[in-house]
Amino acid sequence: MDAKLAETFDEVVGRNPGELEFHQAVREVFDSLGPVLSKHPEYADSAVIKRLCEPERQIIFRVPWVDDAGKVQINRGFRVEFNSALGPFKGGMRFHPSVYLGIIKFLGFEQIFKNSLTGLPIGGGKGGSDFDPKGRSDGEVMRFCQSLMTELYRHIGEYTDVPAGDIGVGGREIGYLFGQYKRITNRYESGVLTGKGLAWGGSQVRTEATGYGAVFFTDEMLKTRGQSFEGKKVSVSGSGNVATYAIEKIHELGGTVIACSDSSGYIVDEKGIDLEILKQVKEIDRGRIGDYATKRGNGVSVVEKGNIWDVAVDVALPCATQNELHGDDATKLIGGGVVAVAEGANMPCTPDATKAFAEAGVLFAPGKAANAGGVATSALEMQQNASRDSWSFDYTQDRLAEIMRGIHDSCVETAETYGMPDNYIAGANIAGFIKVADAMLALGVI
Ligand SMILES: NC(=O)C1=CN([C@@H]2O[C@H](COP(=O)(O)OP(=O)(O)OC[C@H]3O[C@@H](n4cnc5c(N)ncnc54)[C@H](O)[C@@H]3O)[C@@H](O)[C@H]2O)C=CC1
Ligand SMILES: O=C(O)CCC(=O)C(=O)O
Repeated sequence: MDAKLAETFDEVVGRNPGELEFHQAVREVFDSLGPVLSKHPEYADSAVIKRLCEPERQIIFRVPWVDDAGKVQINRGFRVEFNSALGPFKGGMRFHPSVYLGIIKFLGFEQIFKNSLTGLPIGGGKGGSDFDPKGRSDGEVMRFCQSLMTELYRHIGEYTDVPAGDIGVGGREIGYLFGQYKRITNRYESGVLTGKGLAWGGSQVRTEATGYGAVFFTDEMLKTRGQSFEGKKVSVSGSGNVATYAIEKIHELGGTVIACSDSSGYIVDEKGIDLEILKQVKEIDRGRIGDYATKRGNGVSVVEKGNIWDVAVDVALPCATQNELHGDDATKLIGGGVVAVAEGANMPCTPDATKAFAEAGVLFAPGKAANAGGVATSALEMQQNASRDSWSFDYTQDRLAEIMRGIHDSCVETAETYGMPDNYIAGANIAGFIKVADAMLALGVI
């Protein structure tokens, strides 16, 4: 890392002690910025980089609620409004027991560059809570969401900060959050949240967008080597929103997803994952991945507590959570002949893993580029809300595909301009950074 960046990195670590995931995300961006600073010293001189690492606003609040047994529960809510140089803060809410400030800051930091790459007018933010929705009734989830929004509503708005879903937050939770926002403010402000249901201001394709987008991006990478998904064996970790729709699109493009997972283990179905069964098990029954085998019948192996990266595939899409694919997993995948890896999740590959893929010449798409389709379609949802319009599925999907092609090409061109051809990490970090940094310079020291 360049000396000035290394000094700034040390300051970031000192100012944000114990926030390991945030440090990791900052380091990964800084590792790409050396050549940019050599060409454009103005970014360092005006402290743009230091300012980028300090959120504009961080909100931490108590979320009290009553469970079905009548017991008072207390969770902690977060919203980190990281950077609004390009537009209102935009990014999801995560409900998971592992959530603390360091996770929300890593996600918010990533979101700045991802949102910039989409070319749409959205800044970066993220939020969430250490609430664990697993095993909670609909009534409990509703009361929790209502309590969270009773504080959050004063910080968000169509022109201020627009939350959406992430791990543990899907259509059900966005519904409860939107309902409470509407009730408190007495305003039907559709543009305050995205990921809404189609009947009440949502956009076609938003549910599918992150998974579909990651597959469109991977397809573009494969094309650079004269390849496609046709006939390829694929593994997709997770079995939530991103994983489900990645699997759907891969099957449409002629690939076969033979393995997927959840935090209890993974399954292998050589015939290809049956999406109807997967959706029934995960979206409707909210069950465990092993239940898939019971419903599918013979020919499916279930590996409880196993590691999905033990399965040899041509293409791997980590779509579950951060730091789920380590250096030794990368080595196994490379040994098994993997040609492309795309991060559907945010920062799922550790630095050791990304290094191993780069050294082996594996096509590698970082999350801030590959999974940008979700937030891009959220921005399309905001466009539709602002114009009180609603677009067709095909039109919206075409817009998503065009945006993902644009992000792909911008990563490739930027990496080439800075002398690092084929390096999608550098391309994404530099292209995302330059747009935000230029806007920050134009807006003055704020
Ligand atoms: N939902 C969205 O639009 C976007 C999500 N992402 C990222 O994609 C990832 C997945 O998010 P969603 O699908 O929305 O969440 P989700 O809550 O719908 O699904 C998460 C899935 O990951 C599994 N999982 C969690 N920890 C795991 C572990 N240690 N090992 C294996 N599986 C594990 C869960 O069981 C679940 O199947 C996250 O990193 C999220 O930040 C990124 C961009 C947009
Ligand atoms: O759609 C959005 O605003 C947020 C999506 C998200 O949380 C992400 O890109 O990680």
